[in-house]
Amino acid sequence: MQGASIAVTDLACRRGDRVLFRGLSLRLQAGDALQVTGSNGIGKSSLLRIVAGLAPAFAGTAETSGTIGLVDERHALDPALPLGRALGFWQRMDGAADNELARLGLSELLDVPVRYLSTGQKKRAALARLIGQKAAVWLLDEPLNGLDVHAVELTETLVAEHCSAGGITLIASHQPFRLGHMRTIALAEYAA
Ligand SMILES: Nc1ncnc2c1ncn2[C@@H]1O[C@H](COP(=O)(O)OP(=O)(O)OP(=O)(O)O)[C@@H](O)[C@H]1O
Repeated sequence: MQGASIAVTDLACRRGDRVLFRGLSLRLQAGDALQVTGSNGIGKSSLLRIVAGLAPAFAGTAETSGTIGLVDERHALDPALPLGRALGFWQRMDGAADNELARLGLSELLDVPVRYLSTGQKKRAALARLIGQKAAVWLLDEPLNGLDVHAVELTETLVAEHCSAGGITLIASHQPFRLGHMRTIALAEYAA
């Protein structure tokens, strides 16, 4: 994961006919974590999608080095499949990496169809898929939504471990996320 980076330079974002923010620059190197905060609709998810290459910049640039793993409300697990088979699909795509099923409390749920999982269970399943992906750059959109206290602490620990291993984490959330060395940016300061 060494060599991973995110470089956002003088970025502006437009959605529909509204410019949401402009003049945003940030740099993340291996081991860094940054939380983007701001109220509903300010553009946090849009920023992650631009960094992921899924939405265009209105102005400026967003460049990344290293493979990207994005976790948002679209968890990309087939709702009709039992969890084990839904995760197995991605394991075949990503390589047979360990995705921490026991640690994430998913070992007992592998026979349950994804559509029956609770909100927090689906979020933990999305984290399992992310871990299996071995991506250097983690883009996490509201990663703590729907998680209980134990799962919140586990997610914070997983991010700390990812950064310690040389990964990068960019979090979009209005909720507190406890991580010792994390920087924060208030997107409201760049509102257009
Ligand atoms: N494809 C789109 N076309 C037009 N407008 C869009 C599109 N996607 C998002 N928007 C609008 O852009 C604004 C920013 O949305 P975004 O999801 O980035 O905000 P957010 O800060 O992540 O909000 P939240 O905290 O509620 O998740 C919202 O007003 C939203 O309606």
